[in-house]
Amino acid sequence: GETAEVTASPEANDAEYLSPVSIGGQTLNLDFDTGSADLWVFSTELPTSETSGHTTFDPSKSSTFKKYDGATWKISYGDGSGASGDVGFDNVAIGGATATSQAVELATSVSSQFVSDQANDGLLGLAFSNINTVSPTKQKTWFETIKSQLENPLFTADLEKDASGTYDFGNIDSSKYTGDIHYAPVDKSGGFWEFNSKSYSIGGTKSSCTTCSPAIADTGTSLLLVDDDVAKAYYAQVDGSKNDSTQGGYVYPCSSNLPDFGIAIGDYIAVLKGSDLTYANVDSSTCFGGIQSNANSGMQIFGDVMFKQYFAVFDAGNTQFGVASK
Ligand SMILES: N[C@H]1[C@H](O)[C@@H](Sc2ccccc2)[C@@H]2OC[C@H]1O2
Repeated sequence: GETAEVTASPEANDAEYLSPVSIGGQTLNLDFDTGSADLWVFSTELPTSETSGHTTFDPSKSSTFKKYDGATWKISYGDGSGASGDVGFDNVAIGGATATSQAVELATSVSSQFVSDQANDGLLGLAFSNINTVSPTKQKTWFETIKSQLENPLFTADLEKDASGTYDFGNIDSSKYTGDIHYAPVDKSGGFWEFNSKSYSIGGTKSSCTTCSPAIADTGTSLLLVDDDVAKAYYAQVDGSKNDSTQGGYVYPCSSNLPDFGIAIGDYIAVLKGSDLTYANVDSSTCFGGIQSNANSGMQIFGDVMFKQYFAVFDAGNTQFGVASK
């Protein structure tokens, strides 16, 4: 069975991580997203006014590309961005592992967030294919296409703060973590790597919250979006903090001390160090928190703020998600 490893490089503020992917011999930098299941790329079918700074996939230059006549796709993301287009098949290689005849979704339209994010040439979904948006027939993710060729049906994420990390497919590299991997069972019926998260801790004080929303592991989300009452309880412990709608969330004086925050991954509490819970500066003295409210959307979203502190295992063979210290 095969294994593959690819670099995950951060953009400014660790807002997203990009990895090189070869499609029909053309290399694009894609945002690996465990929160969605479409592999879509900037393409030569987009208006050139929208592709400045991006690498575009040109199907006419790939000898292995096959059009999927009549198929279309259209996706909307949690942050209000979106994209749409048509579909083909091509050979898609990541870290030396090639999925042949992989569905590749070509963008003919993208929202402004993508146009301006010039480092991002598209997304590679790693959630479950039941939420793929291709119509009339849903298509498999790259991982699901190649899974049977892998040594083990799993992949791992090791994202780093302001530094390159890695995604591994098919194996768990024991040099990338310490101690045990703590697993939670995953409910994949909604298409996400979703697990229960019914407690938390703030500054070492544990609280159970039987009514807390389930959580998803989402490498495509920068922050940690928790239920509104949990976010409120956290920032009640941060001097000078306030929920500032003009900034889009909780801000505080950068000099304030942030308590540690423990998140439940099933029955395991993963403690995130307070010193790593500031996301960015708003100005020279005001900071924007890595923990923000999910506005009671009914789902908690554990994004890169968690992945930077914990090694993560996405185990499709056992339908479980695990974290380990690193
Ligand atoms: N799963 C995530 C996805 O990867 C991104 S899509 C994206 C949008 C603009 C710029 C870069 C990526 C979006 O934010 C949260 C959720 O939706």
